[in-house]
Amino acid sequence: MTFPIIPLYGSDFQATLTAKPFLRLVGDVALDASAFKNDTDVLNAVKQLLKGSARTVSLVLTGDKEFDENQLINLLNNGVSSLLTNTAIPFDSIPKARVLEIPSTITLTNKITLQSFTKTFLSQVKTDRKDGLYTTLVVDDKERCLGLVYSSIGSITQAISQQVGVYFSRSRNEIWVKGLTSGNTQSLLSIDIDCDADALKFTVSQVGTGFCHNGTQSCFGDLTYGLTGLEHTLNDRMINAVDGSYTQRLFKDETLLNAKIKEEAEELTEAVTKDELAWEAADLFYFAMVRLVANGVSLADVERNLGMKNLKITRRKGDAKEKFLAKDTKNNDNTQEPAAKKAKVERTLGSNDKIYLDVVNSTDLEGVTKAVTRPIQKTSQIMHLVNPIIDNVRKIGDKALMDYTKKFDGVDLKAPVLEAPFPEEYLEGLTQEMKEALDLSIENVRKFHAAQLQKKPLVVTTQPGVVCSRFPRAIEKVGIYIPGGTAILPSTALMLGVPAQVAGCKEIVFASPPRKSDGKVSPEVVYVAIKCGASKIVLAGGAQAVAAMAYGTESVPKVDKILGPGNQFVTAAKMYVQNDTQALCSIDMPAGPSEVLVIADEDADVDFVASDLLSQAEHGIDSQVILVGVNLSDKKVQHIQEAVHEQALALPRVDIVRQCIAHSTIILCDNYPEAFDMSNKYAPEHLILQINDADRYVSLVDNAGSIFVGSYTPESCGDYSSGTNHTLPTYGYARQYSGANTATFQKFITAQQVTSEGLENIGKAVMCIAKVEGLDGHRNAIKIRMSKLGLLPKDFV
Ligand SMILES: NC(=O)c1ccc[n+]([C@@H]2O[C@H](COP(=O)([O-])OP(=O)(O)OC[C@H]3O[C@@H](n4cnc5c(N)ncnc54)[C@H](O)[C@@H]3O)[C@@H](O)[C@H]2O)c1
Ligand SMILES: N[C@H](CO)Cc1c[nH]c[nH+]1
Ligand SMILES: [Zn+2]
Repeated sequence: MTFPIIPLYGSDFQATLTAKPFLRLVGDVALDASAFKNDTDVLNAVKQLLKGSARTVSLVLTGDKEFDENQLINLLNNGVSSLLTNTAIPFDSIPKARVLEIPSTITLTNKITLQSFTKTFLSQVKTDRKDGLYTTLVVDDKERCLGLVYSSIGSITQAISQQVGVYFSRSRNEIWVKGLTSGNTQSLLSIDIDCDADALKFTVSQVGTGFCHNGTQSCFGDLTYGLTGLEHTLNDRMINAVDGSYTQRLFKDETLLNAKIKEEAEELTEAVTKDELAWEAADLFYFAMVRLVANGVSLADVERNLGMKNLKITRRKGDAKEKFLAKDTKNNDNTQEPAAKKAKVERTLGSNDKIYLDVVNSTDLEGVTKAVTRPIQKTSQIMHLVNPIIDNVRKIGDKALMDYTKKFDGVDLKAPVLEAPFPEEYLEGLTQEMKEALDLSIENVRKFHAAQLQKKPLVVTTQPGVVCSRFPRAIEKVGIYIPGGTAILPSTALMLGVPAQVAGCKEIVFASPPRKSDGKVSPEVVYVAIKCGASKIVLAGGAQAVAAMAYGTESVPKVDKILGPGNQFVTAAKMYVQNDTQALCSIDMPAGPSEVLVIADEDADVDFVASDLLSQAEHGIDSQVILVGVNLSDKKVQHIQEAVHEQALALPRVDIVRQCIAHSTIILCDNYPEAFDMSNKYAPEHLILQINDADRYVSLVDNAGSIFVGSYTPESCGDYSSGTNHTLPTYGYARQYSGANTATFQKFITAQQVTSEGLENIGKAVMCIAKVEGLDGHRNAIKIRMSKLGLLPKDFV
């Protein structure tokens, strides 16, 4: 309920408040317009009062001071909540709701003593409690509940007079000045009375550890964090920043901070699902809060501003500035994620900003956690885009496949599948040099994967007369997805096609998006298809290609397993079909953006290190590269950063690199075991060792997709030609998955043969366990045989 006295101030309001500080406890205040020279002075007073404890400021227009229409609108737009007057205001532009008559029940005054103020306050409250106390809710300045207490007339009187938290302790039966013994005192900011005047609300600023006698911030435990908590942490970091921490870097580097705000704002505009929106908004709030805290602006200042804007009468039209509109119209179809990526790329193109990695110390746990957090994967969140694609391909088959190819790849196909033998014209443009390069790579991959073939069945006699064996069989039909969106990757075709052939798969189907220019797939992919004995090339990409291979269409055979990396649409579709029992189709692994972790020491060649980081950074904006340095000097780190910058600028995909490096880090460790520990926790797709005696350290690796040992083993070798496979677990899945290998294209069948001797050896054990499981049929299958063989006593039951 409204307090019956509203303090009325003139231009000397500061002096009044100094003389009568208890007036601050009333949230609603009024300004006497006639006591001000002009509207500017009124506005200044409004601003100061709102910055203090006032929640609303009204302007009293009963005197002779007159303002014109524009001045009044300006005042109402900038903090004046209402005009109090007993005569009509002759301007239609001013909403009636903002012009109020002064109610007869309210006294507007500052000529009031502490005693009469307290008396008036107490005359408003009542209690139905037998002990005559008033239930009192205590909240902090963010309106968060600290606890429930009781007030007496005496405690209220003392609280008003001293503007501190004073209550009545029922256990001690005395007035209780909060914090007198604990030091956790409170300044009282305002007092409110509830709607039926039998409960109070004390809004306080809590000093010390908190309100509760148990040491928590509130009597309901510690307060949950959110923006307020973030503000608190950042304020603390401002004073006690951990050296080398990311937040400290942001405080110091305004250019970086501003760039991050813009980047996060753009990502928020690109977010689609609820989870994405929440994620991106949180990032934006974080960087915005750092900027606020760095400039001494509080959340309360922002909220006040929001309140003021909420009261605006005239508003800006709300149009966006031209420069932002231009980018948005390019990307007005929310299914066109690549367009959004393109917009980002355009933004950074030609930028001269230094390309450098964050540097954190291994002891900075917060910094390390941030460094090893992979960019968020949106796979599960784009199911709502992928589901209809899968449904349509299942229902309509080839026609849907061709429609989507037209829509997403801009190619109008006559037929969606190219059948072997593939026409010569499809090899047009393939150079001899390229053929030889592919041949060499194919042969090395073939050698390494053929060596993995289990030639003879595994046979083990577990008991006399009990022989167990295991042997592989190729998965009959496999579908291999070869990405073709931002880059065409014939190397992926050979990394999967060759082991499929080695394993003996009967049908190998390739799928890859056709080129916009001529509707064909690249001659290199066709060449690999021929070398691997692929029967078909599906001219489609994305979720539609995966669906076609999983369920089959008129011209695409249904396969048993789908393999190969791809973008989020491909990955989401693969995850979907592997969970659909009607598809009866497995997948290799959830492949994500490429990543590398390089461990380097002081003797490492800075150019080699930089080149290895960049070779993965150029894969995609969500790729991640990490350098773990062992005892690196500052100078070395600086040289590596310089090499990264220089080499990156010379790369055609520098714009992608720039964005990848923005979430990539150098982690500084003191010794090798610590570096390997860090790497095992990250479980990188690729691990490069540029350290002395690198091969001695391989035994320390527990989790990694593939290891590149020594300074002359760049990851590119494994990507193309050494013989190992480049389809590897990303995103930390190296903890439980292996990279693609020959066994990926096989399943293993076990067999056993038991003789009468064998039955004698294991039969009783089988019967015993079957009995405890209550499965008498199982038991019987043994009993019948053993009885016929005379291996059981006649009375055996
Ligand atoms: N981990 C590995 O081993 C490895 C290896 C190579 C590549 N990759 C990754 O594979 C990915 C390749 O992605 P890419 O985009 O270049 O090629 P891609 O072939 O995976 O995807 C292109 C297809 O996506 C579909 N698509 C595009 N926009 C769409 C939309 N808005 N809605 C529905 N479908 C849409 C289209 O059908 C298009 O044909 C990259 O992320 C790369 O890092 C990983
Ligand atoms: N490094 C990628 C896997 O993360 C594979 C690749 C293909 N072409 C070049 N590299
Ligand atoms: Zn690569």
